[in-house]
Amino acid sequence: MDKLVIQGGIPLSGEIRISGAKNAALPILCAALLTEEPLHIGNVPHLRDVTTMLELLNQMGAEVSVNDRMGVEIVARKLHNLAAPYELVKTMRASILVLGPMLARCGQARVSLPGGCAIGSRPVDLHIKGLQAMGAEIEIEHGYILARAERLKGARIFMDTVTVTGTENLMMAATLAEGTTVLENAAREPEVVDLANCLIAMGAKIENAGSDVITVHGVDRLHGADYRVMPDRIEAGTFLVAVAATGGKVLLKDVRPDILDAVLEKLREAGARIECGADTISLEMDGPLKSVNVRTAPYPAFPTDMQAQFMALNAVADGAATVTETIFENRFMHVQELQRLGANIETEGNTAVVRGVSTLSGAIVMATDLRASASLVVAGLIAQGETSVERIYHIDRGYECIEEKLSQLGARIKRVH
Ligand SMILES: CC(=O)N[C@H]1[C@@H](OP(=O)(O)OP(=O)(O)OC[C@H]2O[C@@H](n3ccc(=O)[nH]c3=O)[C@H](O)[C@@H]2O)O[C@H](CO)[C@@H](O)[C@@H]1O
Ligand SMILES: C=C(OP(=O)(O)O)C(=O)O
Repeated sequence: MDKLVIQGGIPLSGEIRISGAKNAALPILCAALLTEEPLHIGNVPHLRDVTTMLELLNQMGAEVSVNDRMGVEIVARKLHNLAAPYELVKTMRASILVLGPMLARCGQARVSLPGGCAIGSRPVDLHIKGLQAMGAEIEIEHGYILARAERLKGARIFMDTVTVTGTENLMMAATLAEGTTVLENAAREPEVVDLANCLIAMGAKIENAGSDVITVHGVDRLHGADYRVMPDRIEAGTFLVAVAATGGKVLLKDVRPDILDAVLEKLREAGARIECGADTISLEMDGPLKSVNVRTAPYPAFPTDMQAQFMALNAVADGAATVTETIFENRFMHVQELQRLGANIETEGNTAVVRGVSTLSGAIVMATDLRASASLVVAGLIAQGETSVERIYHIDRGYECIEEKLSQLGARIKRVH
């Protein structure tokens, strides 16, 4: 099993390009199921989750081709297998995003329930209730969601929790429904907006994506389109944290500063000097690293997908800080591993108190989920001596060429097979 071996304690410095966003690319790939015409998607990141999604779409009957610059063409002319099996869904929860499009276009779908995962129980009840409100008949049988609807009907749907993939699934389903759908308490994440823009390019009629009330006027058919995936704000945030925590300097290119406000604000509070261009962010550490309190919440507040990385930063910052996780009930698995590197962290319920120490010391640690792995890599870059991050298949789900990009910034990091 691959691991990353890091010789830490070196300030990172240089320039890197940010990849396309995993969490925008995955729903956009599923949008291809809504039309029989080709969907061309650019800036698709080279990630394990993307490969898994392409495999799933291919199994369903879509023709998939990838060019050498990670442009993807999907033609879902005819779908012969309207099912997403457990074997694929268990490795990637975002597979649930085939449910809405398949049901809307083909009138039926069979998708494995994702089940719990390392960060929490992550139910999909709001996806199911929303589709039922649109007239779908849904049964759960042998761990699978069986959904049927001759044609979905527009409905007013209130989601009592803000759900990103739930909003995306229902928005995709509503594009081909009869009549108008209103999604209330919708997720405002930029990835929802990116998906909406792709759907609009395919002929969908969607209003106010990016607000908490999205209106979708159903159309009879969608057509093909050419669409470029937005930059990954979590990848960008992770590199910025790594550079700040090691006391370095970086220029990020192909990035969207306008959607990173909450993260940039916390980095400034931590002592970083940050300047933003139209598609660049530069960061330089200006004096000592200060600890920052963090509380996760839906966009535009501080993202849960950046919580673990800030925990690593706080581990070596001046002072004490609290990190509160309000989205997932079990997203502190990195704490124990950070403690192995010498971090002083106490948890109570959904809050961790991190007291900064002068330095961390390298050790063998184990990645338990995607962003926990990222926080261990950040901690390894800070720590004196050698850190070995094991089980990095988690990190390959969401970070394109992480060791190459970090090496470009002067990190001493290598993948060991
Ligand atoms: C592929 C993708 O885009 N993944 C992101 C997406 O995950 P994902 O879309 O799975 O996360 P949700 O936004 O759905 O989850 C938010 C909260 O709602 C709850 N919930 C969700 C659905 C539902 O039917 N019922 C329910 O109770 C969840 O348990 C969680 O407590 O948003 C998360 C929150 O920003 C991010 O951490 C993930 O990186
Ligand atoms: C939790 C994440 O992804 P997923 O929803 O695909 O598990 C993430 O990107 O941090």
